[in-house]
Amino acid sequence: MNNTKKITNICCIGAGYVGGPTMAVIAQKCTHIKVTVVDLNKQRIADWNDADLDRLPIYEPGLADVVAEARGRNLFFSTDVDQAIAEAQMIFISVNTPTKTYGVGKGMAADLKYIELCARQIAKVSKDDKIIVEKSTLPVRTAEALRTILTSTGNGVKFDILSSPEFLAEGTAVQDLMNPDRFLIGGEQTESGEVAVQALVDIYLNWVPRENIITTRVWSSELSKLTANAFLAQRVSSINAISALCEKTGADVDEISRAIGADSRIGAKFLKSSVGFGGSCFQKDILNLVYLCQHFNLPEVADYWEQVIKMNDYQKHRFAKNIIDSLFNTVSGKKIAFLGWAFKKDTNDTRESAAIYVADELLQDRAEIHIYDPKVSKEQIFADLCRCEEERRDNLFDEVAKETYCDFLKKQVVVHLDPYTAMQAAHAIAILTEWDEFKTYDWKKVYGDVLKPAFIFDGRNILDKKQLSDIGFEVECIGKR
Ligand SMILES: NC(=O)C1=CN([C@@H]2O[C@H](COP(=O)(O)OP(=O)(O)OC[C@H]3O[C@@H](n4cnc5c(N)ncnc54)[C@H](O)[C@@H]3O)[C@@H](O)[C@H]2O)C=CC1
Ligand SMILES: O=C(O)[C@H]1O[C@H](OP(=O)(O)OP(=O)(O)OC[C@H]2O[C@@H](n3ccc(=O)[nH]c3=O)[C@H](O)[C@@H]2O)[C@H](O)[C@@H](O)[C@@H]1O
Repeated sequence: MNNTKKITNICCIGAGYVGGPTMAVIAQKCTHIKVTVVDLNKQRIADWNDADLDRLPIYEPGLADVVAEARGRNLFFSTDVDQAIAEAQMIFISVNTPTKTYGVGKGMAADLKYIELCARQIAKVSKDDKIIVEKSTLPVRTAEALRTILTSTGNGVKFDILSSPEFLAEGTAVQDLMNPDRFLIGGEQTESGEVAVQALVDIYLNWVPRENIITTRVWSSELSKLTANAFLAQRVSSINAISALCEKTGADVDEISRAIGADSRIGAKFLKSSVGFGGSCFQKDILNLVYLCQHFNLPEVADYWEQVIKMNDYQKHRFAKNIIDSLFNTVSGKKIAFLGWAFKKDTNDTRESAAIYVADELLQDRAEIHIYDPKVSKEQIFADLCRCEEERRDNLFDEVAKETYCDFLKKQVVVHLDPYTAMQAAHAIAILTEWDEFKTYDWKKVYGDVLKPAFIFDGRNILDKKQLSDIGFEVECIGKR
């Protein structure tokens, strides 16, 4: 058997936050490979093909340049899923794997329906042998289910399944892909499994040193991804737990992060206390891990990881409650300015953003919320708030309820294109995302324009507390008195 397989044509199913940037970087680094990214979402593909690079469907620093270089040369975005599958030697599956919202495992397990649909489509269309790469984050042993579906047609086509989870973080996706701490590949320890692993190693080798490419068994690779996210989120919840104790005792959480982070066994990263972690993955992946532990009858392990989420919910709630408490126990009819809506800076992604939950809690107390975010659209903000209510009401959220809630939101929520108008005449300002531009505002001017006492709740500890206090603001930070 020939123990090398040279790949010249790959396809990626799913043109989202992972599929788009990952494939753009592969195409940029491997000019000898034709890369086609496909999606069922026509608008998304049209946006990826937009001549105006400011209109790409996702915002990531540096991404537009990579797309500009490779698109039309060896990088293509298309809705013709079947053709791309048929032509490719290697197919990356990068579709969404959200938490299930129905039936068995509701609210915990990963919903694998999109993965299953991909597998069925690949099985139907493929006429020659293919390597399938799990890029999406999946529960351990998903490759087994994929194999069952892929081989069910009995047409003799052979599939090798690899797991190569993605570790990029939004906002730094391009940088993370160009200089990854590691790429991970899980493969089967069979002759053809090893050939498949080598084929993917060879692609990554175009720009990543061999020592940064880790190869493991398939199950280890699948579970490493959930474990990595659980560990990262656990660090944030751990420091956030300490922030609550700091506020009671007068210790300063940023000083603690510095002090403990200097210990090389702990390390300095992911110790920034905040209003709570967000993003599409931390919560969903931990819930998935908890579900797996319950499934395998490991309740103590499940409870251990679930606590990371509970602490995060507590942190978001604590922040909202502090705003209400400080504003004399009600925010009804009061104008609260939100700076930031994205779940972190340098992205337009708002999935699971702490801002949504804090706003929702304040809206329950009938606050008027005025929002400014440099990258998030008004439509997105309203959709996020509507979804939040939908989740709370579960199946009671019919069309009438939806319309009533939309009317309520239209009255209570205003999205601004200018931060100063968002803050004008506000009873309080809340920082929800750590966008750098917030540090550069003319805070003296803002002070002149807001109601007194002038409250600022800094959910990211990014503003200069002393400078703001000297201007006259009442400043509340996370984990500081
Ligand atoms: N967002 C992130 O930063 C990271 C995400 N991940 C994981 O990567 C996976 C994808 O995440 P995102 O890119 O954020 O999701 P996304 O929702 O941005 O993109 C997924 C895309 O797949 C498309 N899709 C779904 N089913 C399809 C089908 N049958 N055929 C064609 N297209 C289909 C959807 O239309 C959507 O555009 C998830 O498993 C996630 O956990 C992993 C690392 C980082
Ligand atoms: O699987 C995924 O989707 C990705 O999830 C995270 O990436 P991401 O969610 O894009 O962004 P992070 O930088 O991890 O931030 C997540 C959340 O934690 C918060 N955070 C992060 C770090 C910190 O010290 N404090 C803190 O509050 C951020 O503000 C943000 O809300 C992981 O960092 C990636 O490795 C992983 O690939």
